[in-house]
Amino acid sequence: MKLGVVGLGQAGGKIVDALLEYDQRTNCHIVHDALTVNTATADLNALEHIPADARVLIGKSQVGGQGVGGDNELGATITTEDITEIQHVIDTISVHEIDAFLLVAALGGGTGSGALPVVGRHLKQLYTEPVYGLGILPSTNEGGLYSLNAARSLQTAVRELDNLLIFDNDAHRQANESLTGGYAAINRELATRLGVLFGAGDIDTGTANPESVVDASEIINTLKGGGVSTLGYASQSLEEEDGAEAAGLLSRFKRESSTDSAGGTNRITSLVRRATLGRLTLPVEPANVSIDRGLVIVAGPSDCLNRKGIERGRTWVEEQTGCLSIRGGDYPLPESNTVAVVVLFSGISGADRLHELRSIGSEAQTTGAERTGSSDRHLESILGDDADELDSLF
Ligand SMILES: Nc1nc2c(ncn2[C@@H]2O[C@H](COP(=O)(O)OP(=O)(O)OP(=O)(O)O)[C@@H](O)[C@H]2O)c(=O)[nH]1
Repeated sequence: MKLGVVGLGQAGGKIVDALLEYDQRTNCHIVHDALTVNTATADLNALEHIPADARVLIGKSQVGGQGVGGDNELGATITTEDITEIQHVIDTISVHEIDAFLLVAALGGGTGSGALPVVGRHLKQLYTEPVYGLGILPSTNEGGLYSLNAARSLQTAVRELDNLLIFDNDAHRQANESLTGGYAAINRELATRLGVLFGAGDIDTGTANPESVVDASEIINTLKGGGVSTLGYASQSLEEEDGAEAAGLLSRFKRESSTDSAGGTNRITSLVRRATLGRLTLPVEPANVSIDRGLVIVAGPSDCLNRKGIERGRTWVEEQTGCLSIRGGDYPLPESNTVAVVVLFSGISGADRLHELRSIGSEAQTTGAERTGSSDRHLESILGDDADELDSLF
């Protein structure tokens, strides 16, 4: 499916940059248009793939291109005041050609965290296309201010957006990994997951079996109903699978899948298990949380997309989650040398990480120790202070 992607703040811009890089490298064309918004000139200049005229500097008169230093109330105020400048660039998008907007922001900083609900609300007022968010949770060791920002932005973004996909930096950083190096790897991994999810809804159905292929409406229906969602991913390289590929032989994966053999079925179901029980972008135990809707996508060359395996995998996910609204389908990629599975769980409640975030946020709010921003009453209606609003997520 085609997306209008908006990066907000430093992390948002970098992740959109990584998504564009993925889009260009794999020719999947899910990013129809991309722009980014920031209060810091240096962050905008550091981007590589987002066109220069799609980088919007806001808050020039207030912070002079220096960023808002973690103050998300200021981030929200500036975004509200400069929304016309952002809209000028959005006006260059052919919105009728996109299926949805995707806003990307770190919830812990100042600019992205403050801007996400403001831009979300603005787009929803103007357009009928769904407006999804991708919110990055801060690491627990980044301090109370980031957690407080994230807790407040999260609850407001969930209220304003059609769905908020969560990515937890903590769960995806390898031990001892430097943050800078880690971010590049993390952003690439995230771009791959998003690429398979949204790319699945954008294939040329003329070359595929329309009954089994996932289309944009299935992705939209899975995300419909709001709340937060998480993405799982697992893949297997066909070349690694056996060295015989180089000699021009069909890999075992292909051979077994094409005959609908038990081996082919098992390989797909085991990838579905790994995607579900491995690292979800918001880590949850699928059996211990409530999930409203789900989608299982198996991507790869058509002769590897074992129908029985996909159906078994989908049924297994239903059993595992207790959710009876799990859709399943395939995403044929004739040129790919990988079989990949993406699982999307939407409308999640009861996630420990969100509970923990609310506790840290509430504690920081009570002590007020690290709060730097002013307490503007007007902004409380944008960045809700009512922690009870998060209750529906627990
Ligand atoms: N996944 C990911 N997280 C990042 C990246 N860069 C920063 N972060 C996280 O983002 C949060 C900080 O948000 P930023 O996007 O840097 O801040 P900002 O929105 O630009 O706001 P200010 O800097 O306060 O103006 C922290 O939790 C970081 O761990 C990135 O490239 N990828």
